[in-house]
Amino acid sequence: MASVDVIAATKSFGKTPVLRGVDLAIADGEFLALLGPSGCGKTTLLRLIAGLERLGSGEIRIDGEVMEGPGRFVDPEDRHLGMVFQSYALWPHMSVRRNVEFGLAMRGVARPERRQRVASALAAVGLTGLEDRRPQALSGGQRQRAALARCIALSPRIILLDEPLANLDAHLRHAMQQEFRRLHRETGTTFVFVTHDQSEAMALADRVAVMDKGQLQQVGTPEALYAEPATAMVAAFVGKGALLPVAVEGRSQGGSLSITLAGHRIESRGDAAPGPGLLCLRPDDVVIVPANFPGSLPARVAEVSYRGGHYAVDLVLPALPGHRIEASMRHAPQPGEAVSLQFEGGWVLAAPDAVRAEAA
Ligand SMILES: Nc1ncnc2c1ncn2[C@@H]1O[C@H](COP(=O)(O)OP(=O)(O)OP(=O)(O)O)[C@@H](O)[C@H]1O
Repeated sequence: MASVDVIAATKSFGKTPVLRGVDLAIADGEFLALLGPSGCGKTTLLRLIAGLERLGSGEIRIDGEVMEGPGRFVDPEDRHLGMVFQSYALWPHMSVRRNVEFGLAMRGVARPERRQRVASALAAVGLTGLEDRRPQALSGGQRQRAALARCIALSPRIILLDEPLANLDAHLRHAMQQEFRRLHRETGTTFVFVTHDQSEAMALADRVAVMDKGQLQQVGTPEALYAEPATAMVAAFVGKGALLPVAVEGRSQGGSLSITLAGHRIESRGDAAPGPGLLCLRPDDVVIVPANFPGSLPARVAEVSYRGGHYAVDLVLPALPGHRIEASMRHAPQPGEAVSLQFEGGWVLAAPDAVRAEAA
């Protein structure tokens, strides 16, 4: 187990900046997901922690000890980290047992201890009995388990996982997510897990670090990211929130924010000064009421899709052309139906500069 500190890290490939000053503190024993769209720099940050890339500037510490910084670089093999990749990277000509044993043999671990550590790593991932199979004779999920067993057999102090479930189908992904949680609980090892799938990050991690264009947008618990997104990017990327332009009037005595949405006054929560703002609405913040219900905002049902137990209802607001809101309902309304909306919750952000300029 170990902590990781990334301090003011920058990295460029040629003239292209890929990390633009990243500060991230990962606690000992934490399960942290690095989440962001393709190309935002997640893998690069993971490879920097592993020592597989060199920093442009900044510092990386593991358990307080500088791994890379001005005048210092600790080789990857001396960092005692484990890595698991999307591609599994198993040796095709070796059995599962040999694949898991190989790293231990390279480290000079004696044969009896090797055998015992291989057996317990394979048992931990549920592969006991498949020791003699070659990787080609395993399913995708079993291959990923073998790669994980190879990693944990080495007892690394941190496990770095780069989209390890990306090649699996939805059902297997879900089962493996539960395996990762269990292994994390049982080993107490620090896990850093890269993914571009927000639902995976939310399901797995203690905290999620959201990246965009080489910068961290927000680091927090899944609940905090969902309920109180710090930026419009986080609001849109995590939980697919609708973002609507509002005017922030001010804070009421009870602490809520008074805002105006398309001329309709509502109370919400948020972190925005008076002026133009953005209201982030999740499906569970939206209540559909009959058309023209007093104190509600007119809307029209655009599309309805069944999601198992409830309907996802896509709504358009005549007063705000170009914007859509999703609500969740137990009974399906008719597409085209006129309804009205009330809001329970939501989160208000200061509008980004571009929206402010438009509103001015
Ligand atoms: N070795 C390299 N040489 C040049 N450019 C690179 C190299 N590795 C990564 N990049 C570029 O750096 C940027 C960040 O890449 P990175 O792999 O870190 O992103 P990512 O967020 O992990 O994306 P993905 O989810 O698609 O894997 C991308 O634009 C990528 O093309």
